Amino acid sequence: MTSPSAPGAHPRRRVAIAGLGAVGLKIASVLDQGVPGCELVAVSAHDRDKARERLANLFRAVPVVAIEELEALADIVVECAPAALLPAIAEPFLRAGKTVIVLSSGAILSHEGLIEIARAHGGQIVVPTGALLGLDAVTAAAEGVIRSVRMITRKPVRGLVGAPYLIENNITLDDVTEPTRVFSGTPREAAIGFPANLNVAVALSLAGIGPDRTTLEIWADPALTRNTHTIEVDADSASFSMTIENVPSDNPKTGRITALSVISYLRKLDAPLRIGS
Ligand SMILES: NC(=O)C1=CN([C@@H]2O[C@H](COP(=O)(O)OP(=O)(O)OC[C@H]3O[C@@H](n4cnc5c(N)ncnc54)[C@H](OP(=O)(O)O)[C@@H]3O)[C@@H](O)[C@H]2O)C=CC1
Ligand SMILES: O=C([O-])CC(=O)C(=O)O
Repeated sequence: MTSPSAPGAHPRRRVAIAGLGAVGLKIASVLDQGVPGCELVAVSAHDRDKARERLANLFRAVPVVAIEELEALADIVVECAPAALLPAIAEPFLRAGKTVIVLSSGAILSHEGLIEIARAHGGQIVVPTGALLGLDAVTAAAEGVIRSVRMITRKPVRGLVGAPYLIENNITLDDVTEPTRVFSGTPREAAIGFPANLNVAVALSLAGIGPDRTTLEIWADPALTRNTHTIEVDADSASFSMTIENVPSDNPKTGRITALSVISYLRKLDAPLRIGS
């Protein structure tokens, strides 16, 4: 069910946000200001009182509810919560044939059954470009033959602290004074070792040649203030390399552009002129 709309217009999509941190709060604020065709209807957060305070300045009051209450209220959910919550957030929407926009894209690899649920029930998992760039070019190249995809991520030390891979391998970054490679492997391995830091690598791998053939390096660079991702693609249609330097949001692990990527996706849903695939 969607809300009524003007004659000739698309039905309004009821949007829920699961997780009200750096990404969720920005999306809530922009939806509240108005995105044509979309209506913010519910939000979920760990600390609901804190969430109500954070939403106090919205023009339209929005209920703060438990994750399991979201599906009954919305047509689309934006998952922007800790990765472990992905199945609890996504599954009810997918079983109802609805859309889930996934920011914790690394968690898809350990919950691939969600794709089957989406297929069986007519739902859709959307992985936005998020903090990366160029996924339109990578998916286009994947229609032909991609020979290789390589990603090099450089992060300020504070963008990496707490990653399980660093803890398990006793890698301390406190004394790092020059760029240091801390990981070389695949997005599948990084999704486990860096669950809050490398969603972009998994998104890239899903767009291109998969989480086992894509290669990834992670560098800690004490001189950097921005999370910086470079992708290099060699395909039979084109070769390209691109770099993005992300201005951090309130969460130093998360670039500001992440939330904007979701907003641009929502804006495109009903746009009479749609740019980019
Ligand atoms: N795909 C991409 O390009 C990118 C993906 N990400 C990923 O997006 C996700 C969100 O990032 P970000 O906004 O920076 O994260 P934050 O840590 O800033 O926010 C996470 C939010 O999830 C909430 N949360 C925690 N537990 C629950 C629960 N049980 N029910 C409902 N909400 C809960 C927290 O609530 P509370 O505030 O009450 O504790 C918090 O508001 C992360 O997984 C991150 O790794 C980030 C950047 C780029
Ligand atoms: O990949 C992520 O999850 C976050 C990230 O690197 C960024 O915001 O630049």
